[in-house]
Amino acid sequence: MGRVGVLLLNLGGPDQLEDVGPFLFNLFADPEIIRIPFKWLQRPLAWFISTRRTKTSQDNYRQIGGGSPLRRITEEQAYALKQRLQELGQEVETYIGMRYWHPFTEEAIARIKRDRCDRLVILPLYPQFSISTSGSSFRLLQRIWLEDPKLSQIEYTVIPSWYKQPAYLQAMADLIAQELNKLPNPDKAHIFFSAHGVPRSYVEEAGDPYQQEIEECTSLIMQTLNRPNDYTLAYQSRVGPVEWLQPYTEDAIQALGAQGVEDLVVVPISFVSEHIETLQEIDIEYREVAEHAGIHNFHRVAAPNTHPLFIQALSDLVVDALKSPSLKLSQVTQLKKKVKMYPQESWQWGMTTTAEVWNGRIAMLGFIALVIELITGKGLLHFVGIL
Ligand SMILES: C=CC1=C(C)c2cc3[nH]c(cc4nc(cc5[nH]c(cc1n2)c(C)c5CCC(=O)O)C(CCC(=O)O)=C4C)c(C)c3C=C
Ligand SMILES: [Fe+2]
Repeated sequence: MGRVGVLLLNLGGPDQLEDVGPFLFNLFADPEIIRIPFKWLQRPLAWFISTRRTKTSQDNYRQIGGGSPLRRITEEQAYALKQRLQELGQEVETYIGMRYWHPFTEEAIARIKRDRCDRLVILPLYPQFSISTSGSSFRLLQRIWLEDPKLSQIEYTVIPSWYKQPAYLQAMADLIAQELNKLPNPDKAHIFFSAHGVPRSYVEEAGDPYQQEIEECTSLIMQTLNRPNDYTLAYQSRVGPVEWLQPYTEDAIQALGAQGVEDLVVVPISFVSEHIETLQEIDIEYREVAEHAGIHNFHRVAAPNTHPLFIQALSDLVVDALKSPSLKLSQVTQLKKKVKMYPQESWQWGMTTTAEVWNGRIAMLGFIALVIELITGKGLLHFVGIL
């Protein structure tokens, strides 16, 4: 079989507070994260948003020890996966390719080339597919492959999403059961799945299958858990002014409080490692929301991290991928049906919803310019030195 590599893809996170600004810039400079139709505007906008967000984001990272644990946990997962595959008689080297921070995907590919891998399994550490996560990493890899003819010598296969993988579902069910079993009355607890949100337009305009995969995954986990508890699915981590998938986690917690729910068991559903959105957003911010809503028993299920069943899930995925016909990066978008991955290449002229949103934004900028001129007596052209 030759040398086999497994490339684990993830988002990446700042290792220390000084990394937060550049990390955010990389994130917002990605057209799969901020889908704007004009390529030239992407980097100035990324600079503007990241500069404005850095302080708030740094404050949040400070609350979890000054940086993201994502790199450390992903390295532990990569090591555990290598060991597990070795036990099964399958020698592999594992590589970590982060999208927005070290070790970058480009660094992983350089190592894969240096090690002369003959076969490669590309495995995103996101159970469900979204244009903004796995989609973005696949798009980057497609570009890297196009630019480097030597890479065509590597026989690779992609795993687009894997939220139905049985050992993953068992790992999630086991983690939830562990938390429920700590409660005096486990059946009374309300199980609250909190998924990372995406803007609604991703699903409704760009055809992102993310919401459907999250919903199906949630119900498969509940079937695997096989307990009588009530459950809710909501979406967290909204950024910016546009509408994201609903219900929002904050609103859903308040609604449950108003209904008299006393025990809440929160399950992070789109992440496989602890990171800022579990450790800060759920454990600190949503706990406070719950407390105000009268829910005093707030529990959070751990992310899979290196749970043995989860590592088994990853190794089963790799073993199956090596046995199956290979799936190429270019085939993923076809497989995920009508997904429009490239906003700047798929802009449609006419009165589409996207055009309406952009008309609104441009009108708002014009209005702000008018107010500035009324207050200062000088127009925008004065400020940029043209007049
Ligand atoms: C499935 C998981 C994720 C989806 C979907 C996703 C979409 C998405 N995220 C943002 C904006 C931000 N994400 C940030 C950090 C972050 N997001 C994910 C996962 C998903 N994002 C991870 C694993 C991380 C890293 C966390 C860490 O520990 O460092 C951040 C930075 C943190 C902050 O300032 O809040 C932002 C911003 C958008 C806009 C988006 C969909 C379009
Ligand atoms: Fe995110």
